Amino acid sequence: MSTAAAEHALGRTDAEGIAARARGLTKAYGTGETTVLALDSVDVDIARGRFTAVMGPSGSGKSTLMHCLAGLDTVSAGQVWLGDTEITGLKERELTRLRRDRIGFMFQSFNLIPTLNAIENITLPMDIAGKKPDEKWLDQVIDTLGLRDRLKHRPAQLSGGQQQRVACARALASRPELIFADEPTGNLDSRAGLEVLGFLREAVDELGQTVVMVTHDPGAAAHSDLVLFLGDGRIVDEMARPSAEAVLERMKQFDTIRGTSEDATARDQGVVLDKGAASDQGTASDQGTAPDQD
Ligand SMILES: Nc1ncnc2c1ncn2[C@@H]1O[C@H](COP(=O)(O)OP(=O)(O)OP(=O)(O)O)[C@@H](O)[C@H]1O
Repeated sequence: MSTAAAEHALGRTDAEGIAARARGLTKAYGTGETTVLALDSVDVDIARGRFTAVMGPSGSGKSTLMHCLAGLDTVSAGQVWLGDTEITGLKERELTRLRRDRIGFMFQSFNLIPTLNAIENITLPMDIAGKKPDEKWLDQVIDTLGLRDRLKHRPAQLSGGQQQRVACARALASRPELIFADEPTGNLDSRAGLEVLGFLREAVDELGQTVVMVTHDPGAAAHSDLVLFLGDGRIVDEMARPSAEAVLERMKQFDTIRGTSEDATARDQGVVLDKGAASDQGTASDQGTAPDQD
């Protein structure tokens, strides 16, 4: 299924308002009988200046989608654009430059260099690229993230939340077209996690950045403008202006479907499921969709 935004933009060559786009994006791992279809002909548009969250059950293709959109992984079929640039088909060297110059990354493990202080970590990608930071922009990023009095500290002298703020500043420093954040709050306690989500929100609202965040946490997704739900390598739903409760409810439907299909498979195979265990996991039996009620 394509997203509403994707349908709206289909056929347009003008990428105004679209930070990244995929059409028919397909990614298979392995060959022959062991092939896993991680992404199955995905059409998606990532709106510029918006905060998009990607959710879905484990193995639904969230990381693969992010990696393919960011040019970190090759695609099996389909096309991906960053702005007006089609990245599918670019050579590795061109991809490396494109990622360095136009994309910011934040990961669950902050990936800071322990021997460098905060400001050195923040400007490292630009130093490697031989680029001079835009000082005015950098100042704005540092102040927005509240890092002014931490710039000379090394990662080990910072809390987890402060380290992730440094990672956030590093992602923002070159004013990239798009920031990809993979579970950016996964290693943080809830207070520090909330802080980082607040900063990502500010990066979008006040600095005009575009953020795509993969998360398992409905509370984190609630900070976004739009949640894309992946199921079995396809975008199966989307939710604008999400609340944590609504996202949680939508995620529960995946459990229901999974539980129902597990029940069906078990029934086909003449297996009696342990209903106690199933209801512990919030699957079909406590949703009123156990096989004997079908
Ligand atoms: N390098 C790989 N080789 C083989 N299979 C892979 C590889 N990477 C991912 N997969 C498979 O592709 C599918 C999608 O994986 P992906 O990591 O994108 O899912 P995800 O939604 O990010 O999962 P999670 O929430 O558990 O991180 C899974 O079935 C996974 O096992």
